Amino acid sequence: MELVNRIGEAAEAVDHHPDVTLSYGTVDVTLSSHDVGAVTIRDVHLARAISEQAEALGIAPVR
Ligand SMILES: C[C@H](O)[C@H](O)[C@H]1CNC2=NC(N)=NC(=O)C2=N1
Repeated sequence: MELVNRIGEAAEAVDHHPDVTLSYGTVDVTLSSHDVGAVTIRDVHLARAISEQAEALGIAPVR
């Protein structure tokens, strides 16, 4: 749950929002830039920030 909180903070900080699915034991994050209907550098930057937060929390990536 802490990771979800940090994802929200990161998204608000850059005004760019992922789709987040919170399940038991996993958090699934999907990123795309809705305004252009594609993946942009904004998505890449936010994805990197989210991965850094997950790593800081000792949460391993699933894929
Ligand atoms: C007005 C505000 O900046 C826009 O609506 C932002 C908000 N967050 C966003 N998040 C995502 N994923 N795509 C967008 O195009 C987008 N646009």
